[in-house]
Formats: sequence, structure tokens, C-alpha cells
Amino acid sequence: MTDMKEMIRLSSIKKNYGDVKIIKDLNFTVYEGEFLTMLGPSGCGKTTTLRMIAGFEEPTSGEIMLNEKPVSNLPPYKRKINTVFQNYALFPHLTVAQNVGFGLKMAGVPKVKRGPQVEKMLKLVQLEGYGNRKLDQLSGGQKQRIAIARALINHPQVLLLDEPLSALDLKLRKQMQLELKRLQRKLGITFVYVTHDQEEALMMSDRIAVMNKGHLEQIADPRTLYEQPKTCFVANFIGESNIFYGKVSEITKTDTKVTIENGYLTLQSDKPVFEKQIVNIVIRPEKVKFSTTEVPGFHIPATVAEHYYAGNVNKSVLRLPNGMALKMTSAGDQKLPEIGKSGFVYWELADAILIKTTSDDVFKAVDNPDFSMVNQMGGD
Ligand SMILES: Nc1ncnc2c1ncn2[C@@H]1O[C@H](COP(=O)(O)OP(=O)(O)OP(=O)(O)O)[C@@H](O)[C@H]1O
Repeated sequence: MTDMKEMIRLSSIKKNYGDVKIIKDLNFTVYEGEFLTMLGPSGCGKTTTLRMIAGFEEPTSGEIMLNEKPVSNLPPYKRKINTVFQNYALFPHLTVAQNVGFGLKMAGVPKVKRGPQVEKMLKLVQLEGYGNRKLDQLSGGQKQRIAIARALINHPQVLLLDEPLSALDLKLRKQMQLELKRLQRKLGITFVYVTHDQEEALMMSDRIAVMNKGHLEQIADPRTLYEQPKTCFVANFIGESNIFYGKVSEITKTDTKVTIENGYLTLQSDKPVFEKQIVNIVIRPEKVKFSTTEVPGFHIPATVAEHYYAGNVNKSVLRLPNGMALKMTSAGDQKLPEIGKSGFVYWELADAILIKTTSDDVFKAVDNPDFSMVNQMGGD
């Protein structure tokens, strides 16, 4: 991305509401034509960040640059930025065409010129011929398309989208995800998208900024976030993961051994660790293997606790002696070990992700109430 033109830059952004620090030193850049998603749990400050970019909120300190120029003194309407909200924010008393053409009207474009542009926009969002309809004659998905057409008509440089699909049902949401992505590619407009839905973020984004409690955990393309999460939070938030907490107990020329509760595992020898270092090891469920006999390099006893059939895959829970539920995913047609069977878990050395634990990011799986396979599987 470094050869791309910078569109938005957040430098040392902080935002307090009273004494509460909502955003704590946020730094990232969005490039021209990029689809960047801010992803994070409810309350982590995504909307606040978006509102600062739009100009509806002022940072407590720090600087936002648009096109490499500071925007602190620019009111929202002078930034070439439009926003699409979750609740559409359309004008109920206006027709579809009047809603879509609103921005042009405000900019003083005469009616005769507005008509063709409105039609063009309606065509773009696949609602050609809907201009004379009233809003109450539209479905949720159609209303959101109108909101998008309205936001695009005056050719913003950046479109901010705050959970635009969360009011839609699952099927429509999936369809609109594809449509939005197609639209963004076609127009080449920079999109800054907010969601708390990791699957949506993975599907649509060029890069994802994972936020947690007002700070940036990691910003990277979806594959990197999944394969090389830098923190336990990211590993846990993006996709499913098993996280072990352990101590580097022995480093030899060929092996790096990590002692975990009730066992040990081996790391690839090139991992940059030192003896006695506390680490977290992340292993994705699809990489976990189960064997009735012990596999060299690993000693992690486990008992098969449950299987869930999920169509193309089987999801299994393996119970470790310390009570930790380990998630294992296998191909739907694969023969599964019987419930109650005892054995050992292991994986290919290259599949383990090492996270060097800092004091803020210690993840003790057994202590973490969220870390129950059954709870996680019951989700959406
Ligand atoms: N005007 C305000 N005054 C005081 N606190 C606020 C204000 N706006 C937001 N907050 C607080 O700031 C925090 C971050 O809110 P924000 O809406 O940015 O989170 P979010 O990540 O977008 O969450 P969600 O996904 O639930 O919308 C929340 O704790 C919220 O209560």
C-alpha cells in the first residue's frame, strides 16, 4: 500500500468525554481507493473515530489529515466526505429521487441537471425507475441503497459507512455486502467502514483496523490478521482460536519447548524467544489434530467431549485436564473419534502462532470465562 496516495491520516488522536478516555492515541492511514474497515466490540470507539473523520466531533488532541492537509478547521460540509448510517437517515416526506438528489439541490444544481444524475445513481444501486416512490414503499435493503446513492451523488472522496447493513436480515446483509464491495471497486472511492461483525470485515475489506478499548490492536489485510495476529485479542476476535498460556522451558538447537499447564508443546526452532519467557500460543481449530497415541514434541492429553455437525465441517470440543475446552474443526466427511475417547492433541509445528505476552495482553485461557467452546459455538 505504500506506493498508494494517502487519503486520510490519523495522528496521535485522543478523545475524551469528560474524564473518560474514549480514544487513546490512535494512529493510522487510509489510502486512496482503499476499503478500510474499523472492527471491534461494541463501545471500543469506532463510531467516535468515524465522527471525528467526518467532522461531527473534534479530537481532544491530535490531527486528522485529509489529502495530506489538516482538517481541524474544516466543518463537515467542507470535507469531501459523506456518511451512510445504520438507520438510513433518509427524509421520510421526500420521494426516492428527492432524497437521492438532495445533496445536489443543496449545492445549487438546477433541477434539469439533477434528474439525469439521480437516474444514474439509482441505476448504480440497481433501483432504476424507483424515483417516484415514497420511502414507505421500500424494503430495508432498498432504503439502504437509496442512502448510499444519496451519499455518492456529489462524488465524495471518502465514504464513511457506520454499520450500514446491521439493520438488515442475514440473507439481505450478505447480498448487500457483495453489492457494496462491487460498488466500491467500480467507483474507486475510499471507503471507511465500521462493523463489529468480523466475517463482514474479512469479506469486504482491503485492510482491517482492529480496535479494542479505544486503541488500535493491529491493522493489516484480512489474511495477515488471521494468520499472524499480533495480540491475543486479535487472535480471539478474528476467527476462532485456541490460546495456550505457557513458559519457554527449554531451547536446544532443534527444539523450543513450552511448558503449559498439564503438558508441553514444541515451537518451530526459529521462533525468537528466550528461556523462561511467558508466551501465548495460538492454534486455529482447523489445525488441531487428535491422536490416541502421543506424537513426538507434544504432550497435551485430551478427551473428546462433544461433536457438532455444521454441514461442510465438524466442530469438536476436546477437554484438557485443566478444564480448558479446545476447539477442533475437521472436514464434514471425516470420521470422528468417539465421545469420551482419551488421547492427545498436536499440530504441525508451522501452524502454531506465537504471541509474546506483554503485561497488558496476558491471556490465560482457563481464567477467561469467554473461552468456552460451547458458548462460542452458540453464537451467530
Ligand atoms: N457524546 C458522548 N458523550 C459521552 N460518551 C460518549 C459519547 N459518545 C460516545 N460515548 C462513549 O464512548 C464510547 C465509544 O462509543 P462509540 O459509539 O464510538 O463505540 P463503538 O465502537 O462505535 O460501539 P458500537 O459498536 O456499540 O456503536 C462508549 O463507551 C460510549 O458510551
